[in-house]
Amino acid sequence: MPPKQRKIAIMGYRSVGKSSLSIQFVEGQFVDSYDPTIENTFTKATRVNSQDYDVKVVDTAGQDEYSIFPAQYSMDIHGYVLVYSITSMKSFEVVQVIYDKLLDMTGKVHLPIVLVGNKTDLHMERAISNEEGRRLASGWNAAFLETSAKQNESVGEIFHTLLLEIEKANGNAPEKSSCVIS
Ligand SMILES: Nc1nc2c(ncn2[C@@H]2O[C@H](COP(=O)(O)OP(=O)(O)OP(=O)(O)O)[C@@H](O)[C@H]2O)c(=O)[nH]1
Repeated sequence: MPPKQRKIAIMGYRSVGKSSLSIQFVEGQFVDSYDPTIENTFTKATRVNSQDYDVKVVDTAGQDEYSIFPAQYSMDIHGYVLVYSITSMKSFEVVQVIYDKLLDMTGKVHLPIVLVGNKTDLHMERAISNEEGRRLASGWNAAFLETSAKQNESVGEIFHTLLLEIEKANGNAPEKSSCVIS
């Protein structure tokens, strides 16, 4: 089967780790420096459930609640990674504003989304519990993961989960594991 082309946008408040997650996924490294992003696009070939994908990851500029939602992110994007930092209540609030704007701009009621709580290595500074993140995602009918770009924890899973969410939204249900009737 030829690879499927997928374009994914990664969005969230400033400094939550959007670039670090993108770079960790694409290049397998963590660069401990902070360079605010305007916009970057990364590409990576990956494979999920025996299907090859060419993934374009659009790493967007950090948003806050007052930012005007860039219209181009409501078009030709297959799915979204919405990131907050588990150390920042502000970033958790901003991700909810971004979600509302996203539904508004796309005019859709459901979008393939993975909500990501990043920076789990900073557990002493945790401000958002795992449960709070999970509850927010489940209200959106979205997938949820906690990650550390620094420790490369669950980073690949973000993109693999989102590719599966996109398949689901396209009506391709994941293969069921054989069930045992007892
Ligand atoms: N401890 C820790 N630091 C992280 C992690 N991910 C990112 N950082 C740090 O957080 C800062 C911001 O990371 P970026 O990846 O530039 O964040 P961003 O969301 O792309 O920022 P903007 O481009 O401003 O929107 C940098 O100093 C990173 O090194 C993580 O998982 N753990």
